[in-house]
Amino acid sequence: MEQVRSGTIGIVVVAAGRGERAGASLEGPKQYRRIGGRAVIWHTLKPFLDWPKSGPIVLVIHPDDRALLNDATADVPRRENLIVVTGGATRQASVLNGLRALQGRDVGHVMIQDGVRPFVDAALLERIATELSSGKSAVLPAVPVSDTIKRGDASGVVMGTVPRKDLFAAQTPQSFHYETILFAHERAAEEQAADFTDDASIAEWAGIPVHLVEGSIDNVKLTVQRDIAMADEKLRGSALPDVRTGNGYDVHQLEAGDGVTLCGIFIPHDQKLKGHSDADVALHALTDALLATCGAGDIGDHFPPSDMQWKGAPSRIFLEHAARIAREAGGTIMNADISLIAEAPKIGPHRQAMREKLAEILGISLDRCSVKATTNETIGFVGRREGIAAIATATVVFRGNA
Ligand SMILES: Nc1ccn([C@@H]2O[C@H](COP(=O)(O)OP(=O)(O)OP(=O)(O)O)[C@@H](O)[C@H]2O)c(=O)n1
Ligand SMILES: C[C@](O)(CO)[C@H](O)COP(=O)(O)O
Repeated sequence: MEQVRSGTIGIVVVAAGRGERAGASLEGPKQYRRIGGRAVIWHTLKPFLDWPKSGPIVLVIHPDDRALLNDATADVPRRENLIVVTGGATRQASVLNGLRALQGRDVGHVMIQDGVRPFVDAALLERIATELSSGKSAVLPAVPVSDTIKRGDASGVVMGTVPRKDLFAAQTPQSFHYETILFAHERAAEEQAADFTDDASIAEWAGIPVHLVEGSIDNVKLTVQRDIAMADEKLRGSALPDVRTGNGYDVHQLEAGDGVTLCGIFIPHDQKLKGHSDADVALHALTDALLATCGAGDIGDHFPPSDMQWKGAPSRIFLEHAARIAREAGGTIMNADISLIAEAPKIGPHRQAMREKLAEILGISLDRCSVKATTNETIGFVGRREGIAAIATATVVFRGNA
C-alpha cells in the first residue's frame, strides 16, 4: 500500500509549444488564440487559480511569448500567484523546467496540465486530489476510447482492429507525488530514454504504478484549427447574454420664454425650460438611463451644476458622454425610449425629428429610437404648465459573461 503524503498541490501548466498543427495565426501560438473572447491560456489557468487546493502555480512559456502572455492574462484573477518560467524544445523538457521551479516550495503533489486544455473543471480536480490523498503516486485522468481503433499500414490499408476494451485516451492534469515524478523526469532527461509525449509515460518507464481516474469528455486538447473553432463556438454559445436596462427621470420648471429644447429639437413656445444647461429634460433622463446600464452614477456626477462650464450647454454633450462610457465598458446600445410628459407644446409634430436626433447622437438606427408623449390631463405641476417631465429607458448589451 502506498503512503498518504502531505504538502500542498503544486501546479505546472506547460504552454511553451509552437502549435504547429493548429497553423499560424496573428494572435500567436494556439495557447494565445481567443476563444469566447479570451485567450485559451486564460481559460486553462482559471480553474486552477480558483481551486482552493492549488498551491504554487508554475506557468511554462516560450521566451518569445512574454508580451502575448501579459496581454492574455492581464485580467486573470490572482495573476500575481503565477510563477513564470521558460520551457524547452519538447513538452517533456518544458515540464521538467516547470517541476524544477517548484523545488523548495513545500509541494507534496503536482498536477501537470497542458496549456491548451481550457475545459478542466473543479470536479475533475477533486477526483484526482482524492486519489492522490489516498496515497497514489501517479494518477492519470482518461476517458475510454469510444471509436473502433484500426491499425493501418503506410499505404493506407487496414492491418487489423485493436480491441478497445482496455483502451483509454490520456488527458491532463496528470498528477503525481512531486519528488517521485521530478526524480523520474530528471532521470529520463539524463538517460535520453525516449521521446515521451506525456508524463504518465515517464512514470510507466520508471516503474511507478499509474492509476486511472475518470476524465471528462469536455476536457479536450486544442490541437488543430478546428478544435479552436469548436471551443470558441462552445464558449460563445454558452455565454449568458449580458443585457442591461437602465432608467432615468428628470423634471425642469417652465417660465415665460420663447421655446423649449426637447430631444435636441428646438420647439417655439411661449415658455422656456429653466436650467443650468439647455434644460433638455428628455436628453437628461436618457443620459441617466444609459449611465445606469454600466453602474456609472448619474448626470450630476459627471456634469455638476456647480461647474460653470456647463451653463447653457447643449445637452447632447451629456448624452454623447454617457454613450461613450457605455461603449468603453464593452456595451452596444440596443434601444433608447423616452416618454415626455408635457401639457404643451405639442410633441407629435416633432417626434420624427426627435427620433432622428437621438439616432444621430447615439449612432444607432432609427428603429431603435423611440419618443412618446402624453399630457398630464391638466392635473399636477405638469397639468398646470409649471414644468415638463421625462422618463427614459435604455437597453445595452455587454460583451462576455458577467
Ligand atoms: N516544447 C514544448 C512543446 C509543447 N508544450 C506544451 O505542451 C502542451 C501540449 O502539446 P501540443 O498540443 O503538442 O502543443 P504544441 O507542441 O504547441 O503543438 P504542435 O505539436 O502542433 O506544434 C501545449 O500546451 C504546449 O504548449 C510545451 O510547453 N513545450
Ligand atoms: C499530454 C497529452 O495531452 C496527453 O494526451 C498529450 O500527449 C500531449 O500532446 P501531444 O499532442 O502528444 O504533444
